[in-house]
Amino acid sequence: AAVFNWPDPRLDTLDDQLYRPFFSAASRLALNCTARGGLTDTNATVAAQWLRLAYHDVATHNSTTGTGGLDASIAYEFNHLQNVGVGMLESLLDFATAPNEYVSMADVIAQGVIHAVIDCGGPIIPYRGGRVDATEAGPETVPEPQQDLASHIASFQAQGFNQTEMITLVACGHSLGESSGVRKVDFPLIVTENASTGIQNFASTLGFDNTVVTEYLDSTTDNVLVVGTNISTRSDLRIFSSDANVTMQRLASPDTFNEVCADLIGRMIDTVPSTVTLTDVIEPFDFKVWNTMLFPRGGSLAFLATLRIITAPGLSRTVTMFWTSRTGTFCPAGGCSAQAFEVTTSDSTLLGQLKGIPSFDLHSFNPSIDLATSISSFWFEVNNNDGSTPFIVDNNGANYIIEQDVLLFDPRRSNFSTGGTTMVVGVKDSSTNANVTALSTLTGSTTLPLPSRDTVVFEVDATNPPADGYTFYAATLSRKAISNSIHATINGTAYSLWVPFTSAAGA
Ligand code: HEM
Repeated sequence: AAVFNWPDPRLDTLDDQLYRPFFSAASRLALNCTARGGLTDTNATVAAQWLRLAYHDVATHNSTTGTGGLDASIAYEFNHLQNVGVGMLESLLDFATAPNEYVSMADVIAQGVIHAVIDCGGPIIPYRGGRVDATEAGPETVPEPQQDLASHIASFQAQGFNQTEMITLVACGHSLGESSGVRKVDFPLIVTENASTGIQNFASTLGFDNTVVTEYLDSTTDNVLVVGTNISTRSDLRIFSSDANVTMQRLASPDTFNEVCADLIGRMIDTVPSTVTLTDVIEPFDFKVWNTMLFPRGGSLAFLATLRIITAPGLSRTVTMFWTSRTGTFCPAGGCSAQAFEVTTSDSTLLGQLKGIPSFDLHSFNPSIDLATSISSFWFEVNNNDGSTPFIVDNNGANYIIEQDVLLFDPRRSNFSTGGTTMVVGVKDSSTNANVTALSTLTGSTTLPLPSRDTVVFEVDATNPPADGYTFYAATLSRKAISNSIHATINGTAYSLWVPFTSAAGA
């Protein structure tokens, strides 16, 4: 498993989104290769829409100039004729609440692709994060069915794929078979016959497999981009046959097909502007500290933290948290300690399950910490209760460091009850003058579903008088934010605090 050095907001979020269904619509909405439903698009699958969205976003890449790629520029390109169809906007709306300050919409589109493929029975594609969203449309470089072979070869070359890779990528893209295809409403010049479902499927089987290849090779295909009556739009035929079927014959082996599709679709979603550096592949973390909160609570500091451990069937672990004080020697040499007040089990996504993770155990803590001596770092001891020696989980030897207790988010004084909106922070030392702001990431609109940012200024909170050595500042957000980071200058020193969640177990 991958190593997680806490804190790391980007990896923290990406891991939640990849492996815990609660945090990601992309991991849930296409499960079982489900159909979109609705009036206009009865037979189409969510997975197919997500895969097409991603390719059309990537197709703006120019490998010579290093511009474009998977950068969510598609959100500004709905008016390009190449992007006809409701599936584009529907897909981005699926993802609208997922991006935050550290995770881009482009990263979420890439997640959609890897989930779409496994949700329809296809191979696992490695996932990296770190994409950056564009702020404007890219060029109109998505290949179109009526273009000739030379244009297609040139387009894919510009996107970073040679001719063999073009054949393969198109076959992989059009492999969702009966779960995908060409819509009469959007392409009346291609789908000229009556299509009872409104869509002419690429192949006869539901799900991600190589039937699109085998039906092409044995001439039983109904793929309208191969056998459609409109000869000029038989782009799949021109592409598939462009090397005398050598590549298609190779793809007739299901294992080869899965292997090369995983590789090429992986390369497709990792096609990014040359200024972007992607993370390593993100595998599920063995141990993850999650959703920590420190705030004044009735004469002490409450410290909330959860240690997430991959469930091991048959093991019933006990976990102890230890911490050291920030000042003084309040804690014994071995550290202060607390037992988990609650252990819950949380689902793993299909991706996690395919990687052998049945679920996650969440060991949650909420000790009261002495106000005067506070807390500077913490770690855990895990006892498997199976006769083996208990072991330490300490952020790979570095301990989990709490950098400061001067600027704290207060989940109890904040009020998010009505989907809203009052955020309260505590600032230590009442004699200070503090400038406190929050940078909020807000969900985009129903026509441009890219996240937007808003800065709000905090004022001294009249409804929460100073307590426990903290002065409280409040701000009202215009609407519920996806996540906030709070920034403050207190007596000339800058502090920052990332607040991914507005509450935690044990608050
Ligand atoms: C020369 C290149 C390509 C051409 C001309 C082309 C053309 C088309 C057309 C006309 C449709 C019908 C869209 C609709 O009716 O909604 C379609 C669907 C689709 N394409 Fe392509 N395509 C190409 C390459 C690719 C690639 C490289 C991928 C992904 C790797 C891809 C993935 C898809 C998917 C998943 C659908 C089904 C969408 C759905 O059913 O909602 N295509 N393609």
